[in-house]
Amino acid sequence: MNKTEVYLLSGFLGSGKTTLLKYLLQQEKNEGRKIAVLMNELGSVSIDSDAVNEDVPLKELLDGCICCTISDKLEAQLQGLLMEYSPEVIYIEATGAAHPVEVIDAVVSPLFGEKIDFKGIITTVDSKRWLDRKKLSPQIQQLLIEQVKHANLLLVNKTDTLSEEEQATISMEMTMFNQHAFCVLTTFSKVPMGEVRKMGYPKEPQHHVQVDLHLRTFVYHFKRHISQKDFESFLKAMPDTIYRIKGYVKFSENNYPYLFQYSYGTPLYMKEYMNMTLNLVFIGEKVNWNILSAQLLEMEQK
Ligand SMILES: Nc1nc2c(ncn2[C@@H]2O[C@H](COP(=O)(O)OP(=O)(O)OP(=O)(O)O)[C@@H](O)[C@H]2O)c(=O)[nH]1
Repeated sequence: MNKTEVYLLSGFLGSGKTTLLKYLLQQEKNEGRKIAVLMNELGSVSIDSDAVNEDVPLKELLDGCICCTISDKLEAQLQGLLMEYSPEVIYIEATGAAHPVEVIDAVVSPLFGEKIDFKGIITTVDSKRWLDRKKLSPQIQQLLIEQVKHANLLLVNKTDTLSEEEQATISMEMTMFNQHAFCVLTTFSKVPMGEVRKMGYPKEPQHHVQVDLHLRTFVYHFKRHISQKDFESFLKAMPDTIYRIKGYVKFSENNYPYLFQYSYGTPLYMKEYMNMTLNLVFIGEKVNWNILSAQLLEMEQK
């Protein structure tokens, strides 16, 4: 069975995410692909769901943004969409106030390993707002930068509001903040579909890279149980640029694995009552994944 492609649409409030979603849905329809949409809005009345036609399966996550409260709910919604509709592609529109790490965290679940092909983050940037960003609060400025930095495809949108000189300036700035994403200047979020199809979220570290600077997900698959003490020592010693870990680990003394969650320094173990595939998903940047992987392997071979 083919994996379902998943794209995340990110970008600040009003930057053109819904406009992009509508455009993408039209393009997908023209190609005859089976699509589904997940949306979340701040507040419990959805405004943007009118953007999606009735024949497209839509799940909405209300009451808060993906990152803060409902990452588990998103996981369940995704699971539901996959089981009920088996779509070829799912678009997720994240709230404009979400940080990319939090959003990725919600999508990469050890449960989806075989079912989902996470293609990456498309970030829309309101070009005028970007150029005037110094007027915004430091927190919002930082969020805008983070959204640009972690994109896999960057749409510098609303370029109809810019002079040619401003367009050149913003293109240069985008490259400065993010060298690995392809950057397209757009009006009304009209991105060439070829660029969308080309996307692929980097999952595995490159072997020749010593320290990997990009934000990545890395999946380790345990073949057997490990010692809890060793695992805890590993957690204490690992780099603090690992922001999230989630997945299943099995300890020598137990029959069943634990669901393990780690978020900004805090580990959480939840007992499972059945056997699960022992996948552990890491999200981090500036990490030498080869060393990390070797340490996990050593734990297993003890
Ligand atoms: N002039 C101009 N307006 C645009 C462009 N793209 C989008 N807009 C308008 O900008 C407004 C915001 O666009 P949306 O697509 O709703 O933005 P959003 O990111 O979904 O906004 P939130 O739902 O608040 O996060 C709408 O009125 C769009 O019609 C563009 O390229 N140029």
